[in-house]
Amino acid sequence: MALKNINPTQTEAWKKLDTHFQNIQATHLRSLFNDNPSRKEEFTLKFNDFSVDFSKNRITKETISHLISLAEETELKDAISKYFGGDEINETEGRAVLHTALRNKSNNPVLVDEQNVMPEIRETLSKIESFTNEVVSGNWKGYTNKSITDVVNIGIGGSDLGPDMVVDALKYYKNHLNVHFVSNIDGDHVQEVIKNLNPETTLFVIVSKTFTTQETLTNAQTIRKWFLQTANEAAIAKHFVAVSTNLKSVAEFGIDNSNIFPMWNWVGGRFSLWSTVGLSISLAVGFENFNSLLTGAFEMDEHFKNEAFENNIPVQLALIGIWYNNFFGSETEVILPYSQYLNKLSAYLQQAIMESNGKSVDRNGDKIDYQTGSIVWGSAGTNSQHAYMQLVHQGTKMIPADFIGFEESLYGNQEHHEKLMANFYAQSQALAEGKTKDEVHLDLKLDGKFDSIEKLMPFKVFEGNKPSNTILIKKLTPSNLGSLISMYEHKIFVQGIIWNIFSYDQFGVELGKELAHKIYANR
Ligand SMILES: O=P(O)(O)OC[C@H]1O[C@H](O)[C@H](O)[C@@H](O)[C@@H]1O
Repeated sequence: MALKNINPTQTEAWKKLDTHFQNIQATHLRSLFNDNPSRKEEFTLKFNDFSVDFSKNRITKETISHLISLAEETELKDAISKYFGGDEINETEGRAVLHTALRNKSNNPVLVDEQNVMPEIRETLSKIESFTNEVVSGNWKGYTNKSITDVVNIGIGGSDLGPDMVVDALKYYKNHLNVHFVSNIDGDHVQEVIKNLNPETTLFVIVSKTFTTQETLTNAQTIRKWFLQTANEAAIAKHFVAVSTNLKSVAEFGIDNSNIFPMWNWVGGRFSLWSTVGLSISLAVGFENFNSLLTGAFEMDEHFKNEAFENNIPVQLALIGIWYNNFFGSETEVILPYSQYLNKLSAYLQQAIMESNGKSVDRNGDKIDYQTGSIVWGSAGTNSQHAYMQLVHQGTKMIPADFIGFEESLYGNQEHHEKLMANFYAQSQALAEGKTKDEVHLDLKLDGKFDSIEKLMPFKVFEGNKPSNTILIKKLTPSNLGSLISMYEHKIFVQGIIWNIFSYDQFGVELGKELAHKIYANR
């Protein structure tokens, strides 16, 4: 069944939100906190190791209630059941959207065209498991009978960003294999990666859902030629594996049939790290950790599917995002993980969010006259504080922020961790509270700068009232990382439903590709 076509701006809830916005926009977060000492507790949601604090947002209980009505009027509940149920919600491509099936740890079947896809998924998972075990244990031998030391993932977009981000995020859990990523068609990228590699001990994983992507095929061919400078054709079977839905083209490339890891059309590239696209993750951290990543995602799926909207973390994140995007006019969102391991998270989320919700036509094919997907950016704190946070604190734009932090560090260096977390809390507090004239006055007086108080005052005042979510997680484990990624995936889904757009196609990237082919052919 198709998704409903409902213009969100024509709902009763939207009108109420408009009026409510007029009433609340001047209210300062300081006064919301002063008026309600238990605001933090009242606006915090818990899930497993997660505690998500929404209190530093420009919202009241009334805001949430109107936003939930918006979700109800746009029939979010019905859309969620279509999403998990395998309906063709990617209507423009005639496909289901079932990355959730890839991590389904329940015994429930998942039907695509009336066929249960779970047996196929489980079979593929065991193929990933046995291949991983062979390579990690050293049983898998290269053409000169040596074990594998290095793995190169050749892919781009969804076939690169997810695995690259997760391998980096789970570095602490890594085994001895060195995992590298080649994505850019820039020949210097591939050269830099292969220059120190030994073909005898390197495994190449070519990842392309379509197996038509120019960058990936060009890089794969270049690497194949480099490999064949020292090895013969028969050696390819020991060093090249492929992940794709396009089995014919993979075979034409010369990949051994048993080295093909299938994927499915109902998995979008930007949501595919849970599939065979995650093979390099499994190789890097072992299958058990890869499986925990899936389990964590599944647990968040269950939370999202079953919790009432008021207690539902992805739903709340999505609704609050809409509040800023469509009522406050925010253009961007910043993602700030206070963990060096998550430095690539925002690059990954940029694709997931911007490729999904960067649309300007509604589900009826009509031009939209309201805002849709926002611009996503960010990098690891505290580095961000010494770079761009000035603009978030005192610039003219309102930029809602997601602070992501962990209660425990992995190596247990307490002094560092306490300093890191002090910064984590300080940033969101500074954004929310700002610094008043009186406080600046007092500071300058204490510094003995009596003469320059008047002159410096306007520059030192922080307006504050800048919103943020605080996502506090016990520890960076594979399972918690799975939940975190899944949380954002569902936020994307909810926003797409409410904005009445199709989130799972990406025709916008095609024109540039076509032109590049033409320009190259006519050079
Ligand atoms: O996995 P592939 O078929 O090679 O696609 C790689 C990437 O290419 C495209 O440009 C799409 O916009 C991305 O969504 C996709 O992830």
